[in-house]
Amino acid sequence: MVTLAATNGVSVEPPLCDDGSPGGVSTSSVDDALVEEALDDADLHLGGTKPSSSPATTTTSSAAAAAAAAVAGATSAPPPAGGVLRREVTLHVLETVNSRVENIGSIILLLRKQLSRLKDALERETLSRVASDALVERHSDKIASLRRQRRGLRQKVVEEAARADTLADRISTLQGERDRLVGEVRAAQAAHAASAAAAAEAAASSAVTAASAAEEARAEELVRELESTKAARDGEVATLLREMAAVKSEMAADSTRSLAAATEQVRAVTAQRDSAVAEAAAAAARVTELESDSNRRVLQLADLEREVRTLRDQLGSNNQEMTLLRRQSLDDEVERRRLHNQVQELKGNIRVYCRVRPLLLSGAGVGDAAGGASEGSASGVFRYHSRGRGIDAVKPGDAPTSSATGGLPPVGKWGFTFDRVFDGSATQGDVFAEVSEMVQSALDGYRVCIFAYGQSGSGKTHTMLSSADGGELGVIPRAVAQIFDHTERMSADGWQFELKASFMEVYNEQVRDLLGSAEEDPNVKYDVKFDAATKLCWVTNLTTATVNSREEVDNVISTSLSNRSTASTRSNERSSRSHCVFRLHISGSNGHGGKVSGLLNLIDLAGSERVKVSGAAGARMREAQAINKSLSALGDVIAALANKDKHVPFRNSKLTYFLQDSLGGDSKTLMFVNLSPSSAHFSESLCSLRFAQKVNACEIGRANKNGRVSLG
Ligand SMILES: Nc1ncnc2c1ncn2[C@@H]1O[C@H](COP(=O)(O)OP(=O)(O)OP(=O)(O)O)[C@@H](O)[C@H]1O
Repeated sequence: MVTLAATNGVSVEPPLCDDGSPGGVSTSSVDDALVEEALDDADLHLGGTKPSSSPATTTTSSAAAAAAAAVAGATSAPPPAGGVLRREVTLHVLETVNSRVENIGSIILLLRKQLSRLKDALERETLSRVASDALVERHSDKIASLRRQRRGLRQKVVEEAARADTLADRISTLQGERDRLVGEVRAAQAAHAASAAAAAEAAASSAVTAASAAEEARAEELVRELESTKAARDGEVATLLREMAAVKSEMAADSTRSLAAATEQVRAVTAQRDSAVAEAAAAAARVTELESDSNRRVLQLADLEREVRTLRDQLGSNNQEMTLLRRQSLDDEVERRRLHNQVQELKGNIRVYCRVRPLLLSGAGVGDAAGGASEGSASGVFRYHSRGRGIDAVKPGDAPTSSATGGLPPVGKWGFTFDRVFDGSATQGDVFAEVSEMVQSALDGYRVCIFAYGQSGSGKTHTMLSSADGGELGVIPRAVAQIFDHTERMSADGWQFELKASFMEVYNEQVRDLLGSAEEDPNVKYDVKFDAATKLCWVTNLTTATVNSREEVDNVISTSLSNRSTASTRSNERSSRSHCVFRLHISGSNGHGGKVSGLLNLIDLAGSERVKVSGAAGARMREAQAINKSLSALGDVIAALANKDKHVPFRNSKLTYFLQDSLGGDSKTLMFVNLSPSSAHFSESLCSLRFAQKVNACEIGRANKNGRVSLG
């Protein structure tokens, strides 16, 4: 709270505004009262009409009235007495003028003090506004407006100061005038003294009277002049007071407005601050919540990290175990392959399986080459023994002495032993179970050749590919399935395999690409080549397809079969007239230096037939001759191998030349000899059995694995 010191020494507390700031208007009111009081005093001293309760002023007024009465009385008194009175009146007037001048001086002082207070108030206002400015500094527009107002007020103060200066100047002029009047009065006194002396000395009353009258007139003129000056001063003072009141009122209004605006701004700022504080509190709460959440998560993370470490440790030990197991698995695999190969070698590197198909119902697609009788009427020419390894071919005679000959007496019996003999009841699955070992050998890196030999209609295609309706899958699709099963299993141990398939046929001693276009380009030559370095056979221009799935292999097979040459013969309406060779190159690596490269040949040979028996003629006869020639070449090759001849006539046919990499010493060979159970085909069957026996007698040599396995 600001305390203002009034001129009378009493402390005056200015009233407070709404916001508690000091009220500049009230301070001014106090000053106004003081000025009024001073002016009243001046009026009284100047003989104004304003009533006053001050005893001093009453006294002064009474004295003035007495003086006036004395003056009035002096006019009728004798000249010497009237001159004294006039002098007294004149002196009193002069004193009054002095007093008035002094009062005006005190008024000026008061005005100056008031101005000084106004300046102080303005300073305080300025300070208050500076404080407001700090609060509302973000409201620059308003601040600028306040600053403009402050500049206006300052300007007004300057103007008021100039006005005060003007008043001071006028006062100074009045003082000059007063001095001049005092001088005149003194002169008049001197003159009066002189005239009194003259009157005393000369006693010329008329001259004294005239001089007194002139002095009186002069005094009255001075009084009028002073009154006029006073009236003018009064008007000026009133004007000044009005202006000051207007300025004060304007300043008060400005101050009120500014304070109201500042208050409003303070409220707005306070509201903003409160809102910001609320937001900060909410943010702090959120931060606290987030911190607690973060702490919770940190704990969770720590738990998870511990868990991860545990799992990693576990994984590390599992990996070690896995490595050991993998190493062991590879060792086991190596051992398995070694044992498997040992077994295969013990069984022989060339094996012959004999398969007798069942009797076919009439109309099943195979006619009776012997003379049109159905197969059912002359079946049962084979007897099986030696626990699935022996077969006797019994030629039916005229006397019904043996059930094995279907009631006909045997006129001859030939016994054969093979690695396996399947009678007509054996299923495709039974047969493949005995074949899968050979397929496994190919996966283990050996060259494997599996072919089906037999007369036309004996079941070679059935055995190698499928039944006529495709429902019973034979060796080729089952071998493919086994290979993909194996490669998928081995991929778990890091093995990657690449399989490349080709499908070709040898028809009339010509190689044809079954995977190529059905419309053959006669200019494309398919020549069988032998690579001495790899000891592999290959055919120029032959299509080789990389297969990644069973489906792709199925496509290869179905495309090839649709291109395969088929023609109807009397022996087999769906007779295959060509040697059909499906070859699969198997390459595998395990990324640790372990590699394996195997070769699997699956061959469906063309049906052998005796031309005289089959009744082939023309083109069919030439086909049969070509087939028989190549089969004979195959027999010769096998015989040469069996005899360990230095020269093996592989080149005698395209078939043997191509199969030399699978019939040589480094390969494993399995031959199916397919037989028809029909007595009508007995002679053909016997021929096939004899051929198979020759093959079975071959010791082709110890097979070598074309691959190696290591843990890298
Ligand atoms: N084990 C079997 N079980 C049932 N049917 C068979 C069996 N073997 C062959 N057949 C049927 O005998 C018929 C002749 O078989 P397949 O065509 O396989 O003889 P092939 O020896 O291939 O004849 P070709 O040499 O003339 O081609 C077909 O109808 C076939 O389905």
